Order: sequence, then C-alpha cells, then structure tokens
Amino acid sequence: MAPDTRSQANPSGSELPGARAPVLTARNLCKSYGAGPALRGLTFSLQPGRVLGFLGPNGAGKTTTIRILTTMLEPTSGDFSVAGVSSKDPKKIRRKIGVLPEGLGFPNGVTSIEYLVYFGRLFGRSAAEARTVGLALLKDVGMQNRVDSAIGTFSHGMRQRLGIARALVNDPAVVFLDEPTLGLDPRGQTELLAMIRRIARERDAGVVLSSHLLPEIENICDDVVILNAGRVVAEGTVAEVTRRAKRALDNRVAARIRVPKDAVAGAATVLLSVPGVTGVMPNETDPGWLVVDHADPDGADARPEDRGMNPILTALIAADIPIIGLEVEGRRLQDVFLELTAEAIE
Ligand SMILES: Nc1ncnc2c1ncn2[C@@H]1O[C@H](COP(=O)(O)OP(=O)(O)OP(=O)(O)O)[C@@H](O)[C@H]1O
Repeated sequence: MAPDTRSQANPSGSELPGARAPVLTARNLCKSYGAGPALRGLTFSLQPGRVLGFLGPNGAGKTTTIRILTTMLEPTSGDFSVAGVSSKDPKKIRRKIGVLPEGLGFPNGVTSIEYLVYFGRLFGRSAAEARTVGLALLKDVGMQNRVDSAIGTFSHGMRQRLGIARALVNDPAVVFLDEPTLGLDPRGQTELLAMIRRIARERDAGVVLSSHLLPEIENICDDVVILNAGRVVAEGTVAEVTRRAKRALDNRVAARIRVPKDAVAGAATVLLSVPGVTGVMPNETDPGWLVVDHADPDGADARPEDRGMNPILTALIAADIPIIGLEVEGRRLQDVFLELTAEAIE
C-alpha cells in the first residue's frame, strides 16, 4: 500500500519533506477596502484529499479570503495558487475550483440532470459527456433517484447536495463550501459532512469549508485555520491546534469521577492527597460525582509521575473506593476558538 502522505498537514505554507504538493497555497494575502485592512497577510496551504475548516468570528475576513481565492475579488497584495496555477491567471484558476456559495439559488423548473448538464456544458463538455458526468455526480451525492425530478420539489438538504454536485462538475482541485450545513437538521448535517469528507478523499481534492459550527469542524476537518481581525491566529491539524492552544493557555484539565454516594467524602480526601490534583469538588446536584482538577497530562508543569489519570485511579483503588464512572474533559476546538478570538475586532 502506498504511504499516506495526506497525514502531513502543512497549513503554514512551507514544504514538508515527503509532503505532497499543496493544491492551494495562499501567500501573504492582504486586502483593504479603504477604511482599514480586512486581511493583514494570510499564509496557509492545503494538501489534496484534505478538508480545511476556515473559522473566525464575524468580520474576521473569511468571506473576503474566499472571495479572493475564488477570483471574485483581487487582493491588495499577496498571491495564491491552485493546483500550480498562479492567481495572476484568474480564468485558469476558475477551471480548477468549485464553489458552493452560501444561499445558492436554484431554478425550480429544471431537473437535477438538466441543471448539471447546463454547468457541464459551460465548462466545455459535450452534451453526452456532461450527462455522463452529471449522472455520476448525482450518484456520488446520493441523488440518483432524483435525476429527472424538478428542483422545485427538493428539500433544502437535497438542494445542498445538488449544489455540491454542481461544484464538482469541472473535476476541481479545490472546492470551497460556504456554510454548507446551514439550515439542515442534525441528521442532514452529519450525512452531508460525511459525504464531503468522502468526496475529498475519493477525488483527492482539497476542500475549504467555512462554518460557524465548531463541533462539526472538529469532527470532519483534517486541518483548521482560525482568523481573527484579518490575521491567522491558529493553524494546523485540528488535533495540533487544540493541543498547542491548550499548552499555551492553561495546563489544567478536569475529570469527573463517580463513586458510591457514601464514599464521596472519603474519595475527596484521598484525591486531594494525589500529586497533581489541585482541587476536588463534590457535585451537589448530582450526588456521587466529584469534579477533580488536575495537571494536564501534556502540561509543561506536570511532573512525569503526576501525569494522566493513573495516579488518581490508583489512589482510589488502593483506598478500596469503587469507581462507578469517569469522564475526562479535554479542551475542545470551541474553547480554543473562544480564547483566541476573544479580543475585540478593530
Ligand atoms: N465591500 C466592503 N467594503 C468595505 N468593507 C468591507 C467590505 N466587505 C467586508 N468589509 C470589511 O472587511 C472586514 C472582513 O469582512 P468579511 O466579510 O470578510 O468577514 P467575515 O469573517 O466573512 O465575517 P462574517 O462571518 O460576518 O461573514 C470587516 O471589517 C468588514 O466590515
């Protein structure tokens, strides 16, 4: 089996040894609309077959960046390339990208296949070829049973699937999806995201996914770029970003441990004697549970013998206190996002 070089994320824009050539590279993108800078030097890259979550609070510069990368807007300075094509040639770039804008409108009177054939022809395919490609795409997005149905009869979820099929008509190297799950129910969201991830892998395309729903980014994306006030404030794989920020911001985590109700006081005494434990709080509304603050296993201040949950569990077992439940709270992407974007936007 060929080695999977996709695991070598490279959002910083520099070449990693053995990494595949990025499908998208943005170099020092800046944009001013007049009043003040909206983008202040954005650099990142995306490897083929990977999904990049593009995050930021309102006004951070996401739309501006996506508009630049999809050639709808020119940067004030900086440049980018898609599959080796320079942004100096926007016409060529347009042939290499697919876009699902937020709130895409559809003609209600045409069928899905007519819609896709129309766009296939715009990209220079023959009618027969456009139909073959269209049918394959409808199958890819799970719409093979609605080939000849009028778009006017489609649910929002079906329209989003059709929009993604449209974005793939030209076999793009990079696909931009702006809030693709907005307005979908939880099942629709999960299914659409799983489909996006599969499509990225199967087609070896890069996907840039902008969303405000951090749990979905955390679940589906390989890489993440967090923007704040026109700057990249975090970049890397989702795991790297949460881990790195965790180190920088605090070295403590909490665990919830459940013991028999009559053992709570004894457990608290035992736990407080464990090296690394900084606090124990019985949960009064949920008797039997204790919240235990302890040194983060990855934290720089944790001594090797204090790391992880093992000393905590060992101490309870040694004291003959049964452990009925255990939950370890790690930091989530949501926590990192809120901390890194807390400063007021100028
Ligand atoms: N056409 C424009 N003219 C002037 N300023 C603009 C224009 N478009 C965006 N801006 C400004 O540029 C900055 C970045 O805006 P942008 O729309 O790119 O942010 P965003 O991250 O997409 O925000 P949101 O999540 O609210 O869509 C903001 O300060 C915004 O006010």
